[in-house]
Amino acid sequence: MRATVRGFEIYKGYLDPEVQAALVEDVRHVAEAAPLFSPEMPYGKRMSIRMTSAGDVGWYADRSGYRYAPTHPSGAKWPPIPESVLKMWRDLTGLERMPDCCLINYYGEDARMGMHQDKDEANFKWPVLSVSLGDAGLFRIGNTTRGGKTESLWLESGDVVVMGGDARLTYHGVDRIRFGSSSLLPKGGRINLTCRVVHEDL
Ligand SMILES: O=C(O)CCC(=O)C(=O)O
Ligand SMILES: [Fe+2]
Repeated sequence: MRATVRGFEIYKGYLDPEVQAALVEDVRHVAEAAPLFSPEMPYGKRMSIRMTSAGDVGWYADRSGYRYAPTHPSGAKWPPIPESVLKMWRDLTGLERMPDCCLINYYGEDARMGMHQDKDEANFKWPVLSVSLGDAGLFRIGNTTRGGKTESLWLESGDVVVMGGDARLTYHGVDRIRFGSSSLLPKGGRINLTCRVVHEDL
């Protein structure tokens, strides 16, 4: 079922439980090769989420700013984006261009993500695809400029969101996690995957 909220396409319950479990296994393998870490923000505070990436580049932050980095902080290359994730990208976006990065965010009990735009990519014509696994997260959607009225909805395990078109630069964030609301992850918490085309189209 697809709903559109402020230009974001929300596919509630897109992934059935078996596919969700297989994706968690794929994420586990990525995190074995490229362990989760909490980036330090440019103003010095650490993010409350833990993250890693798959793909040619991974999203990274430190005191000097936000960027896509060619290697994990360990110096190792990021693992490839799992085929299961690429299939979802193909099915939902219909694009031939594959994403360069699949950012993996892990939200523990007290993790949140402030309102932001995803704008470290070269060309905003490409959508960002977001997949939620595990505990529900309260997702807030704002406007294309900071501030103003917002709308919130719970993203649950198996929900997929396509952030593209006129909504590609819409502010969004995650206010809180309903910890323990899903049994997908044995230790609880929420995983969110976002697929991004980072580099300019050749
Ligand atoms: O966790 C989410 O649902 C959103 C994640 C997000 O906005 C991001 O990683 O840029
Ligand atoms: Fe985002």
